[in-house]
Amino acid sequence: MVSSILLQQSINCFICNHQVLSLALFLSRSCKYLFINSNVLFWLKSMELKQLGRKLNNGFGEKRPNLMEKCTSSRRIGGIKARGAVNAIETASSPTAFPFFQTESQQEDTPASKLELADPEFYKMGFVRSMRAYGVEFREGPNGFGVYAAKDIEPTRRAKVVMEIPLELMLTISQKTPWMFFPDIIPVGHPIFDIINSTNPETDWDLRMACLLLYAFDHDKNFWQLYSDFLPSEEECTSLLLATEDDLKELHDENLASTMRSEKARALEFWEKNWHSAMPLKVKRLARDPQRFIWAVSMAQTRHINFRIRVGSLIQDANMFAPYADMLNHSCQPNCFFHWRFRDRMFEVMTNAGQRIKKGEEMTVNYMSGQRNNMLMQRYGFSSPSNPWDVLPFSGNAKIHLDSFLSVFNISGSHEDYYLNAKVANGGDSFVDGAVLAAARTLPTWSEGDIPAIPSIEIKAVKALQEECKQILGEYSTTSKQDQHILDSTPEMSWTREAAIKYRLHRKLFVEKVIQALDIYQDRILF
Ligand SMILES: C[S@@+](CC[C@H](N)C(=O)[O-])C[C@H]1O[C@@H](n2cnc3c(N)ncnc32)[C@H](O)[C@@H]1O
Repeated sequence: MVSSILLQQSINCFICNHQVLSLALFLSRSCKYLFINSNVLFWLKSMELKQLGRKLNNGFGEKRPNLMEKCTSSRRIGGIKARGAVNAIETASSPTAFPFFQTESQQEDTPASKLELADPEFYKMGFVRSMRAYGVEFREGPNGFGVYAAKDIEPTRRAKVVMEIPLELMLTISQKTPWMFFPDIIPVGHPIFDIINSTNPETDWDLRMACLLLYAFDHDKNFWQLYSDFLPSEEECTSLLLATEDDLKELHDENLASTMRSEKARALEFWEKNWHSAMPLKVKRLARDPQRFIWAVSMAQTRHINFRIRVGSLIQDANMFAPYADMLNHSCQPNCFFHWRFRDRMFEVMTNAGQRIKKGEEMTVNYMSGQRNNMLMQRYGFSSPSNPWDVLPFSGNAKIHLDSFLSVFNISGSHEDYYLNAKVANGGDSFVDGAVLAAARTLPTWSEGDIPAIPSIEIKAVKALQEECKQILGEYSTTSKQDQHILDSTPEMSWTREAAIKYRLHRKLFVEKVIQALDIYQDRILF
């Protein structure tokens, strides 16, 4: 419960719907810290609580120009969207269970303290509805919003809760029929239910989630009417559903481009089928144009979480939007994970047990374990140059000795969970990153009991594999340097265009890293 709190000028008291939350929020106009149970909840730097003078959406699901504009400009803060630092992956980050990695989301070098804090309104609207965040803060970084440690988090034996989001704030639909909604906001007989009901249970989760989201924006006093101000707008979302044909060409990956074209056509077809002129206004106003619907589908694709929850005696596999938790960016070496707390129906974000997180470090979760960049791009519109699951299509007969390669780079673990053995590597090897782990998985290798590698044969194999890598690079019409130059010299590029160019750049950086790793391998097996 709330303990002692500082009171200077203003007192705000909020009584929350059925949670009957009686919370005295005492705020000084200049207060910097808000203490609850001695935990620093939020650092509201120079916080000034503004009146809730915002004009709420008229319920028609349209963008609210003022707030959206504010959000647009604040999501893109001058200078922060650094484009030149995608190579900075070798920069050591603070010690974690994976000391050699910087999170993909933190590849760009801006320290968290330089990133703009989210508007106080963002905290307040959740806080009064029982959302809690402990020792973390939301900032606008190079990849949009992200969550950052507001203080050092010491390693503990048990996972630690850093966010609690009550079920009432989430939007969820069961993954299978009969469709169940938690909270149950869609009234029986509403035509949006029939539209949801017409979807294919196996494949159309994103269309259902888009309908639910649009409905929530239109639903009187729904929290998502407020939260929508902090969602990326059409221009800010990296989803390739929102990419132009020219953006798709920049991927230099025809398979991915054509997948995205059909995904977009599928969403369009759904909108045309259900948003025709004979539909009642209460449906039409949810997405007056196809672009609005495609934006909602892209929100579903980039922000939804697949999760098993338990409500009463019901165990439900659900597709859900979890506000605040959806601001966590992705990393293949995440420091956080999600958990459902049945007792009081809370969705929790927890830090890994034993994980040290330094103040300012980004908090991340793993969106998709074991997936290549093309899958991350397809769903989320971003890629990583050090994705440990990327794959190269080697087709020749050359193979290198697996154990020798692993030991040269001090890689331990089984194929599925390779990691840099920092103890053996004497504190760390800044060359070894996710791309080297991917190389260990994707390079053709041989292994026969205790038979050791013969250096001269290995070197021949290394040369052949490097040759194949160079052929892969040669198939691109641009080099990595040229891609980097394009990114650096076009600061006003759209987010989708930037994501597309980064995707092909990341592919090349990966291939180049494999070539370098093979160079190092051949040097080290000789000596
Ligand atoms: C669930 S949202 C995370 C919050 C988001 N950054 C925002 O501003 O609202 C997922 C989106 O964040 C961005 N993102 C997440 N992780 C990323 C990463 N590792 N690198 C680049 N972009 C990332 C992508 O645009 C992705 O579609």
